[in-house]
Amino acid sequence: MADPLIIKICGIKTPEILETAIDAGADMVGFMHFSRSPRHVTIEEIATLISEARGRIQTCVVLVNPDNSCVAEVAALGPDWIQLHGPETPHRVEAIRAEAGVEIMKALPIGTAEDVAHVADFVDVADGILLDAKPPKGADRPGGLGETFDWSLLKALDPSIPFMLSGGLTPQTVADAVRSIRPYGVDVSSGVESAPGVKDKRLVEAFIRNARAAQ
Ligand SMILES: O=C(O)c1ccccc1NCC(=O)[C@H](O)[C@H](O)COP(=O)(O)O
Repeated sequence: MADPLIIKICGIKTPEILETAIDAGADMVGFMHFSRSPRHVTIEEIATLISEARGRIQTCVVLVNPDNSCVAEVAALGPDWIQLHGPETPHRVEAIRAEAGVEIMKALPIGTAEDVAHVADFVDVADGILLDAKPPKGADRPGGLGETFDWSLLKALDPSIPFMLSGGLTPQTVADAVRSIRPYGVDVSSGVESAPGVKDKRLVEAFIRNARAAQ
């Protein structure tokens, strides 16, 4: 039997939505630490959320091009994962993995065939790969924009590279994504919100239910 699909709900800000994600059967939650994000949470808030989640669901702190002191501060909170969602090079990802001592998810923007070819550069330096839509020019942040990318570009991806699929997924589209793209996991933020940064309990539950049913 195939491994169970990993379902990640990203941009969680409150203990209430954390409980919703756990109760509905998510596998991983993401906490954004990036001041320009509508989902930004402080180090103190992340510490509280991680301690409530520990042993119940995997936790992932999302950072954008962090410096070493930020990596050390976040790693000290004991998340299962740190997600790097900026322009970090393979060399920098490798250095952060060594410094943090936690698993590293590297998010990569996909907009062209060249972007797909670039994915292989990160396979040996990260513990997981998350493919997201490339942000439009002028966007004020590199993720969480509710943008989908052209999934047909992934036909050129080396099939031996496992990845999580992200970018504009919703409760309505996740089943088709799971069946047609066959990622090992799916990640969502905007698609389960009623407004930027405001998660909707029913949408979170529907996303998890529909993703599971599609397996
Ligand atoms: O969510 C954000 O605001 C964000 C800001 C800066 C970097 C990354 C960010 N989100 C990271 C994620 O993993 C999102 O879940 C992913 O980009 C998909 O978002 P969406 O298209 O809104 O589902």
